[in-house]
Amino acid sequence: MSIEIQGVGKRFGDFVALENIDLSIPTGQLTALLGPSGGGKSTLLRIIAGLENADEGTVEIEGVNATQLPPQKRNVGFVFQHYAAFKHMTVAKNVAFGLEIRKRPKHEIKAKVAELLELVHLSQFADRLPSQLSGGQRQRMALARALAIEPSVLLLDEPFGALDAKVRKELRDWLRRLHDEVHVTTVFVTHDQEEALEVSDSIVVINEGRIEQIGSPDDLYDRPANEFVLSFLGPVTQLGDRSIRPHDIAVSPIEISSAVEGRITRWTRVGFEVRLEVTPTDPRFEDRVLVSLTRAEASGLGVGEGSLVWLRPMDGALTLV
Ligand SMILES: Nc1ncnc2c1ncn2[C@@H]1O[C@H](COP(=O)(O)OP(=O)(O)OP(=O)(O)O)[C@@H](O)[C@H]1O
Repeated sequence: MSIEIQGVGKRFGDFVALENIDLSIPTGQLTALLGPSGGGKSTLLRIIAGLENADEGTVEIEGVNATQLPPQKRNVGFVFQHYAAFKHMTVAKNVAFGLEIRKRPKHEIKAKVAELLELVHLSQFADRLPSQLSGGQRQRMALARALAIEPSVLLLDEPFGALDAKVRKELRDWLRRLHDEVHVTTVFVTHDQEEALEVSDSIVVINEGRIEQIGSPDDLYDRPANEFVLSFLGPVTQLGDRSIRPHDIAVSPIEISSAVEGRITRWTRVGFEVRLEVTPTDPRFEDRVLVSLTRAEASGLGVGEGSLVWLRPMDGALTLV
């Protein structure tokens, strides 16, 4: 294991930000800390980095007890949402910075910077100033700078959070490819479940200072430990007395037994998807049921707004009571 966290707790005044956190982060993997705002993800990352001290518990990095070590002795690289670059230094100088303060030989620094700029696809921007880069390019420079010192662990706190959706998506794919190339143990904070599901090997769901579940993206999506994880990882609706994902509901235009009967009260087309809102006939079921279908499925039903339909979980669908 690359990072071993045991019994970590952190308070800010009376507020409990983290409570009794035990977590093992495997070497060479890309691990996401996922959860809602204020849940404690950044605090945990900062404790791993040494930027914040835990009130109790221990942090071990690559077999070394790092609990009392200052950040610069932990051999970690980090990147934040708003990266503080040295504005007066070129991109190449920014990337070289960590190596220069470690007094590495000039030729070694030059070669390493060239290699890193190549890796993050910024070679042609080596002589620009950070202000002459786009937001996405600046975050790539930040990653190159963090990787320069050859950290044993790379910590990223919402590294793409401030960028627009399209650039975020590109950088997300790029981060995955980069990780496949360099295999440095990486922990990144995100509140975006799609980002976590798409990029990571393993996801740690954190809420209100506690770990709700740890697992692979498939584990969490298909076998959520509880209602919180189920709803945080994707849309959820109530079908009768069960929670279910909207795309796991089968719709029938003819009556079937043991199905929930309802009327389509809303029909919305969103790109390739059709979203139905079905109001159950039985007044005991107060919530409208959300159903997600493909366009072909929806048009094949031969129904529309106002039609009566019958809903049931698809075979093998995940439901929680
Ligand atoms: N220095 C501090 N002083 C007081 N409270 C703090 C401090 N740092 C964090 N907190 C509180 O601790 C809780 C956890 O914060 P943290 O930043 O770890 O959450 P998060 O899950 O990363 O959320 P976000 O995604 O919004 O950054 C929050 O309620 C926050 O207000």
